[in-house]
Amino acid sequence: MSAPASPQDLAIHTEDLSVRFGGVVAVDRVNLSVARGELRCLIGPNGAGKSTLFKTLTGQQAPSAGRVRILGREVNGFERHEIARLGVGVKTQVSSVFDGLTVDASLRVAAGRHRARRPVGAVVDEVLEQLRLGAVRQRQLGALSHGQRQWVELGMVLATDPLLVLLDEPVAGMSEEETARTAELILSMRGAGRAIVVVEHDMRFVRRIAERVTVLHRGAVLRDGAVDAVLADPVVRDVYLGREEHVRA
Ligand SMILES: Nc1ncnc2c1ncn2[C@@H]1O[C@H](COP(=O)(O)OP(=O)(O)OP(=O)(O)O)[C@@H](O)[C@H]1O
Repeated sequence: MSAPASPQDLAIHTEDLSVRFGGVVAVDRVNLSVARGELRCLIGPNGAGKSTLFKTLTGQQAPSAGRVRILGREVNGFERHEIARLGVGVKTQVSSVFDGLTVDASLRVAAGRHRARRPVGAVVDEVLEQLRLGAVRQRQLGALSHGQRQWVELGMVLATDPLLVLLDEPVAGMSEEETARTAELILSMRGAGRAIVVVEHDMRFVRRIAERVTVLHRGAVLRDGAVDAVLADPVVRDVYLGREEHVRA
């Protein structure tokens, strides 16, 4: 067996990470390790702490206690842009203020932050091909369908060539067909040691993309392991009780 990875070799490493809001413990002593190159899904019922944990990774939420290491760097107290600069890509909802920008212009802005400073035009061409969005290249963001807009936002992440990608509910509001396409896209974003972490409610989607999942419950890690074993676990099924259709195959 190979030796366990040191925190230095991991994409994400948290130690006893906690976030409290007054009396509410939203994240409770979470120890999370995600290897470089790994695709990990974070799941859990409503209020489990997924969004709060996610925000501690992106720099939107400071921990109350514990440590967060990203790509080998201790990032406690880092702002979002400082975390982004380490090579972290976070898919955000692009504000409607940018509705007048074309797909091409949006991707150019993102490609200007490419990690290896590759020529912007070449990066944009590659991303458009990977996303199969060539046909809407000159269209304005405001004229895109919901799915297309989400894919452009994924493209803006990809255009920076991140080492770690963080995605919060990437298929929210998508049709079955759009969800399937998004699964393909996310799988195609792997490679070159790039880790991807996805917070998601849609279990069909999780089953499509995940190998390993971490289940949060009441702020703490309930289970962590291979997707099939974890979703078949009676304790995991229990916490989804009443919402079992989400867990069923
Ligand atoms: N800014 C805040 N102030 C006070 N309490 C908060 C805040 N943000 C989250 N919480 C509480 O922390 C707990 C975890 O919430 P969080 O949104 O992280 O869960 P979640 O797993 O993402 O839930 P959902 O799936 O519904 O989005 C909940 O009890 C929530 O009410």
